[in-house]
Amino acid sequence: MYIVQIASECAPVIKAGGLGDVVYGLSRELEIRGHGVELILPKYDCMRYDHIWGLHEAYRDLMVPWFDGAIRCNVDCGWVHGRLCFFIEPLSEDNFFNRGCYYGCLDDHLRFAFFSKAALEFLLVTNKRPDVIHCHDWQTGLVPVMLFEIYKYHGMENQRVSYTIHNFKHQGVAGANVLWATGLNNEPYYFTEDRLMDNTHPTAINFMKGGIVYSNFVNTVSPHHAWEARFTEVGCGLGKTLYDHQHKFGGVLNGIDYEVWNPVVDRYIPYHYSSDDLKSKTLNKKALRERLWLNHSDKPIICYIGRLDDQKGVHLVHHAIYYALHKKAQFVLLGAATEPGINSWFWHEKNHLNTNPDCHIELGFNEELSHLIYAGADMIVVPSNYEPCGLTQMIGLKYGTVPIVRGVGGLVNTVFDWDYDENKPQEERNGFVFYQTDNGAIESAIDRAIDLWYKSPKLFRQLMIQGMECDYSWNHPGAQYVGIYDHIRHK
Ligand SMILES: Nc1ncnc2c1ncn2[C@@H]1O[C@H](COP(=O)(O)OP(=O)(O)O[C@H]2O[C@H](CO)[C@@H](O)[C@H](O)[C@H]2O)[C@@H](O)[C@H]1O
Repeated sequence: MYIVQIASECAPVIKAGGLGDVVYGLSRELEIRGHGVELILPKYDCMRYDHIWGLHEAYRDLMVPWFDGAIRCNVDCGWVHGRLCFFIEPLSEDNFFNRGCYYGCLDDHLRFAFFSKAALEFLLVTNKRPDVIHCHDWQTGLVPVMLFEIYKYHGMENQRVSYTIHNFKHQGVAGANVLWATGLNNEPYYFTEDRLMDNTHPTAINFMKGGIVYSNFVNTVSPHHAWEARFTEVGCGLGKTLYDHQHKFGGVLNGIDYEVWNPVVDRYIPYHYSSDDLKSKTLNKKALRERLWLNHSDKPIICYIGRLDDQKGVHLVHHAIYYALHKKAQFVLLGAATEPGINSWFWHEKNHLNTNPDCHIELGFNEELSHLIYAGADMIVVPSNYEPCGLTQMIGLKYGTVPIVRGVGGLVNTVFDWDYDENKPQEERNGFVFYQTDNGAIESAIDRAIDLWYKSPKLFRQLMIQGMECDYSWNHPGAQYVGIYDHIRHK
């Protein structure tokens, strides 16, 4: 099959979070399975150009219709760790992708509506006719809308779209001007409940809803979150739309790329190790302490790696820091906040704890450091309010870093409580799970983890090894996506 992924991120060249990992890892897995894969991405000024090999001009003067005129674009092409990527560069005063950031601009809806339109225009004029176009999240929700309302009539009638939702919180809710910009000019036609009209704000359109309504198949990134999205408030107003389209909606658990996230081959950690040889994990722990100026002691290290926002349960992350220190553990946090209030809160904590030899708070995005933390820590906390899949607990497992998680979304499908899981035998359990959102809940899970670490090191080691032996590679999800592509192609 010939598959084109259209996305706003692809790790490691463009990565704000888990979306980037998934776009890269899935593409690689599809290629291993013998399929042809190409990616279309925005050409951001701030992306990691050092991860692109052979960047060159692929197409000049792509004229992309936009409002009453057109925006001229160049398309560059290069390989990101073996994946063939096309980067769209609009040449207009809007400066859509020269903002020094990936997201967070007031006109994000226009930036990504334009990108979606440009990606389709590029496929059209270059005569690329993929069997399946795979889009991700709200940024590319308009791709299937434009494909089936416009491009289908220009020679793209055989393309099918698979749409993956990584986060229901951000849906791309915008005004009617986006319709005029993208050539979807018929306002009354699109402003209906069964098309693009936002379920909560009837005067706005919703990109993600468009993705759900128009795609041939829609999924979120774990089976449990697929259920939550339909039946609880985490669907953020799209539950009804998902219900109406339930025949083409499901959950596919993400994988992680074991070429990138694997202590046996990881190129960012000083000492490689596997479940047969955990001694070198201790050397990484030492290296982590040296790097972050932490005390060398016999304490366990608990870490948190991830975006600092409401989704991730920042109050519990914050509480976990102080509770861990109180329980004779060390704590390492690596995270970035986009919300100013959360950002200044954690800067305050960083300053406050700056001289504490058992704690390090690193605020910012640092891919290389994240690898060393996964390898050097003993436990990782993931106390999310909601979590569509969650990659950090799966990476933690692979590195023998025992996850302590809240039982929501994909965390339910991947972490099984050492003491209490009723559905898994002891030898298949791999972490600690709590359910409530109060401090007491995370405290009791941390207590159990730290107790096991101090009092029963052999059992803790067994728990680590059981986690390392879980298979959360792309192998299984890769097969599921190929099944989905096959299904929509032959419909
Ligand atoms: N400051 C930092 N420095 C370096 N690396 C950092 C970092 N902050 C985060 N990362 C890395 O970014 C990734 C985050 O993965 P998550 O599963 O937490 O994704 P996120 O919530 O962004 O995305 C959404 O999409 C993913 C993919 O589908 C879902 O798993 C998830 O539930 C959903 O919320 C990990 O690789 C992590 O190591």
